[in-house]
Amino acid sequence: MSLRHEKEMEVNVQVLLLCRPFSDDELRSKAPQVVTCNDYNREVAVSQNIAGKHIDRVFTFDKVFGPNARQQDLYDQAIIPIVNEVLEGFNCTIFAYGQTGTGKTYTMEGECKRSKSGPNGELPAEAGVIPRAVKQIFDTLESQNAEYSVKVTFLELYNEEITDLLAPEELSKVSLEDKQKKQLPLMEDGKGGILVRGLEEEIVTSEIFTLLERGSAKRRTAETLLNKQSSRSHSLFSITIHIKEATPEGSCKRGRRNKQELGYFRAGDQCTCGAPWSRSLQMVFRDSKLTRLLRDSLGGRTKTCIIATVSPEVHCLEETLSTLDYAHRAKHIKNKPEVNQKMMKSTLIKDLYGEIERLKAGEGSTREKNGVYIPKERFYQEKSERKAMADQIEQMGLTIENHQKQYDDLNSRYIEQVQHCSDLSNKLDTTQEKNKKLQKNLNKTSELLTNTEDELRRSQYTVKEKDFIISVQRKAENALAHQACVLRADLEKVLQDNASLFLKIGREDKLNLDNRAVVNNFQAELAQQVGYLCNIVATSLSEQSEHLKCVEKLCHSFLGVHDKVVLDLKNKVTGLRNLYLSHTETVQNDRLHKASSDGVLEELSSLISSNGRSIQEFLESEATQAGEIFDELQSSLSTQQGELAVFAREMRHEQSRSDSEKLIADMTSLVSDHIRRQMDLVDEKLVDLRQSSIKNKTTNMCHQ
Ligand SMILES: Nc1ncnc2c1ncn2[C@@H]1O[C@H](COP(=O)(O)OP(=O)(O)OP(=O)(O)O)[C@@H](O)[C@H]1O
Repeated sequence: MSLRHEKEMEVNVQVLLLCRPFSDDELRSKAPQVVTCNDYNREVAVSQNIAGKHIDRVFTFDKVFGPNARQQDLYDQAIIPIVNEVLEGFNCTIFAYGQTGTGKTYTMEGECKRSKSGPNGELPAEAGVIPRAVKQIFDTLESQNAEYSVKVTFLELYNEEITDLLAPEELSKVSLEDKQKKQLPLMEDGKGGILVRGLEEEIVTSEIFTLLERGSAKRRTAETLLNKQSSRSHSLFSITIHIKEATPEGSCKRGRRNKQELGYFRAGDQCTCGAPWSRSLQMVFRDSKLTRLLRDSLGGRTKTCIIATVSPEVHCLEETLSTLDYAHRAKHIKNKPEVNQKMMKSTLIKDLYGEIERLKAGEGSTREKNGVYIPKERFYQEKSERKAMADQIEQMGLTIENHQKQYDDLNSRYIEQVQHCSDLSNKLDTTQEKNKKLQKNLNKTSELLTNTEDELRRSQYTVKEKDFIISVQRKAENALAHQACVLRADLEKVLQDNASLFLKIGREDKLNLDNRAVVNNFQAELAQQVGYLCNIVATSLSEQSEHLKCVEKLCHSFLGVHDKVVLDLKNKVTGLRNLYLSHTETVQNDRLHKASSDGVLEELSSLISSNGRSIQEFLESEATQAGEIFDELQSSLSTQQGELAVFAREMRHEQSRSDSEKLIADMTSLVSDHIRRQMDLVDEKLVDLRQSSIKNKTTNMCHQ
């Protein structure tokens, strides 16, 4: 964009002057009036008495409203066009500025009780700028049949702390400590603007007065609770309007409804002690939050109107002059208002998603308390801003160096001129001295001539002598005349010299004065620039140190977290290592065990099978043996039976029957005992074998 075009877009901040009427108390005390307003000429005159002299200081503003002006007059003449501009898509800010008790709140809010309004919703005569603007906005939007939404915020800035005046909780129930915790921080919105984080945004319909009342009441309660001096408290009311407008899109006949942010209308009151602009019309950093809040309004993209309020009475003279001075300077602040871009639905959704992500990240970092979340773009923006600032500082350093050089140059030239001047003065003195001497000589010669003439007249000489005397006299006269001529010429020359010297001295004096003025101006400018630079450097340093602190804190917390994580990890790794080792050992043991148990199993199974076999063999052999023994016994028994029978038959005769039967019984029990013992032995062997087989099986299963 060309410089000319840029210049064309610049508009000055509009400054209105409002002088309130005398209050009843002031009227009773008959306080003299020192402020006179000429609404027509847009002038305000302040009468002062300095050293017995009556002096009027006159200031001109964009509009002047005297004590007789009504709220309606101010609104109709100055505010309606501004609200219209909001409805055209510009961001507009109106704020009142003035000493305490001069009518800032009255002008901005007025008496806006709903009960006082007329039957058809007209506002009361005392309603201030805000309710009137709200009414105008709603009336216009309604008349346009537009689909719109209006959001309102209302905040208070006191002692560098921001309080939400629309937050729902009852201030009276909140302790001071809790209240302080509720302070809201300022943040960059990522689009070059400033937003107050956590500020309640109320979507309103036309009924806004209850809201206003609520905010104002909360402010008043806080003032009483916290014993605030109202002059240090600033409030900022903001209305943001969105409309949906139908726009045809290509060949599609249906059109699309785009959401457009029309603009915001902000109205605030703030006091004399915190004027956020300096003499040099730069934003100052004295009241940083107020300055940041109004950054876009003073030197930014907003259309701004300042209403300077003063009291007419003499006791406020000093503050009135200071307000007028500041307000007059503010007239020179230039803004570059821009119409808000229409926002496509998709862009809006994208923006909102971005915002949600940003908030989530912010919330995440807050929850984890592991530092501050700064969006990437903001980080880079701040980085580039810091770089630009550093460049600016460097540039200014160079400029200062150049100025210092110029100053040294001028100073040496000034010293030269002073030297030259004193040389000329010396010359003049010498010439004047010479003049005096010549004058003396001339006087002497004239005296001599007169004496000679007298002598001539007195003495009687011969003609010859007379002629001689006359010729001598003539010669003397000629010589004298010649000398007189020479002297006159000398004198005239000296006079000319003197005149030119005086002229020169005059010129020199003027030059010296000019030089002095230039040097003084330069010194003042330099001091101002240096001051400004110091301010910038100080702010930049404090910002950078704050940033560095933040980064340091972040690093510390990160290191803390990192150390903890490393320790945790180490512990985990050690644990895992131990676990791994024990696992490996177990696995090896398992493997060994498995191998050994496999062997044992094999061994066992072979043992079992061999045992089985041997048992079978043993049983078979035992059975055979038992059979054999049995057979043997049987045969021996039968033999013995036979023998016994033979013997019995033989003895039947010889021995008694009882003896032979006893012998037979003894023999039978002997054989039965032997057989039972053999059977028990076999049973025992079988039980042992079974038990050892079960034991082997269990061990094998355990190993598996
Ligand atoms: N134009 C006016 N017409 C009638 N009364 C006015 C006008 N301006 C101010 N007043 C009255 O003057 C008094 C002080 O006004 P106000 O409270 O608005 O001052 P202020 O500048 O907001 O003060 P502070 O900075 O202390 O909040 C109020 O009683 C108000 O009604």
